[in-house]
Amino acid sequence: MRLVAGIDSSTQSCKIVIRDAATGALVRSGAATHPDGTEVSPHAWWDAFLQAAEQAGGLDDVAAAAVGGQQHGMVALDAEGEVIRDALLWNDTRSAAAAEALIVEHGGAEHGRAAWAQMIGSVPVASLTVTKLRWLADAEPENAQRVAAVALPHDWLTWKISGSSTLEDLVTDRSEASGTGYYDTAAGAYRYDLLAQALRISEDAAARIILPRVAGPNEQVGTGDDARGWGGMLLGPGAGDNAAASLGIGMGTGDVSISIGTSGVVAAVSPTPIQDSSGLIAGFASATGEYLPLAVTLNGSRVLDGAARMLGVDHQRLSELALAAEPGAHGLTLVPYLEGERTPNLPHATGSFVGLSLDSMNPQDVARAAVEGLLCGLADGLQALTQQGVPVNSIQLIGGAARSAAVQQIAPAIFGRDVQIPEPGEYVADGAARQAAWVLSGTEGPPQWTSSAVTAVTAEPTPFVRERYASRRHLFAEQG
Ligand SMILES: Nc1ncnc2c1ncn2[C@@H]1O[C@H](COP(=O)(O)OP(=O)(O)O)[C@@H](O)[C@H]1O
Ligand SMILES: O=C(CO)[C@@H](O)[C@H](O)COP(=O)(O)O
Repeated sequence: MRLVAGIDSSTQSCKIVIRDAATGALVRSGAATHPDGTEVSPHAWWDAFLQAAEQAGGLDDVAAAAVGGQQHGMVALDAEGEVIRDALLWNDTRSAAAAEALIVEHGGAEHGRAAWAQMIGSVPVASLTVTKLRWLADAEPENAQRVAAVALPHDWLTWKISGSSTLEDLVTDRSEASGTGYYDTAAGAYRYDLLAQALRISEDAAARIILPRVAGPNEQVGTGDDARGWGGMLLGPGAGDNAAASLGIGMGTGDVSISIGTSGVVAAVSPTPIQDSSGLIAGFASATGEYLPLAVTLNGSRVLDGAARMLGVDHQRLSELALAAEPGAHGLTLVPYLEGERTPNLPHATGSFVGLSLDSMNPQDVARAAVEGLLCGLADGLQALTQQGVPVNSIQLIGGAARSAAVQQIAPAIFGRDVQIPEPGEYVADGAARQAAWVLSGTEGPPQWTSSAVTAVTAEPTPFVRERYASRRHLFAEQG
């Protein structure tokens, strides 16, 4: 049996699955947590990776591996390959003003949005790497001047696993490059002019900055570090976590995934590029040569983490409380912008409870409002996706908070359509493992592994909950 490893270096943790390359059967797994915060040392990801690999029984007998990772995080490297400063993660909103400035510099707010959508497939928001580089240039010019290469979390981890310290060996894939903000997703080429704009340097100087080479979807990009005993392990290009998840659950055209991890992500596979100048849909690429338009909220699973903490209960009890309440929570709405928000783009917003009354001021309705508020935000993302003409034939619910029975049962009521629940699993790591098996096989398409069992959940639609949410989602205070 030949083994492949899939690694998910996500916001909150590193997870590793080791699977049989031929059948996809799970053989071993491991996990380790990442530090909290939106600014994290990449070395912490490396430590968590080593810990997770050890827990998974090591990688010595693994024939191929690939890494899926949280998207967009800025890993700035100096000429020696050292990390210049802690990485700013996708959910760090300090570059919100930089995002606005980058847009306005292309002919004003409205024209600028259309220009960016046309140039790269997305409108910059604080999550995108390009805005973090502008922030670096303005806030830490001495660090900006030392930048010799820019990687993303998964690119950097793949490079570390290879044992290389040569910047030219950095490799990425289309799905990750498409989330940087300096990659033309439709044309498949870096835009050094946009990198120059972000860093306020000349195009010649920008062209000297090393960006990871964009490898093909099943290209072998290197081998593991020989010094660690991983020399016989082929490395795949890896992918952004959402693209890896789409490969993990085997999405095709018409399939939509709604992932509720730290971020809430509504994603679909599209054969053609999407360029949404409203900015609600990011026009990223998939891990298989297609496109992966998606809507991303900053407030996913942590809405429920926070609600459980507030009520002094665990997730099981939070779910029971939410399911014990009536739909609509006696008029209570949670506007869930707890960490600011990205879709809609409200980086300085805070959350709010709207409609509190003596009828609703109880744990059941608070729990219900938390689940409904989270899902209404995602339903808005789903609507934005369909407005771009993306077909929606089926919806699969994945990510940590998809384990919640309340989320599973209330989601079809809020979305107004059935949802499919695959068995709980690590679908980002699975997608990375499937890519590794694809690299190993050298076949044209990824291996056909047996899909996990899927449960369909149906519910009576509750459109009044979404309508009330829509009439209240502007009712929040700004931070500070
Ligand atoms: N049963 C559950 N109900 C609600 N939330 C859950 C449950 N199990 C895990 N979570 C939440 O899911 C999140 C982790 O999910 P994950 O998809 O691994 O996130 P990420 O990929 O962003 O690191 C955590 O916030 C965790 O509290
Ligand atoms: O920013 C995005 C996608 O654009 C996020 O989806 C990140 O990729 C983080 O993902 P999770 O850690 O929440 O899975």
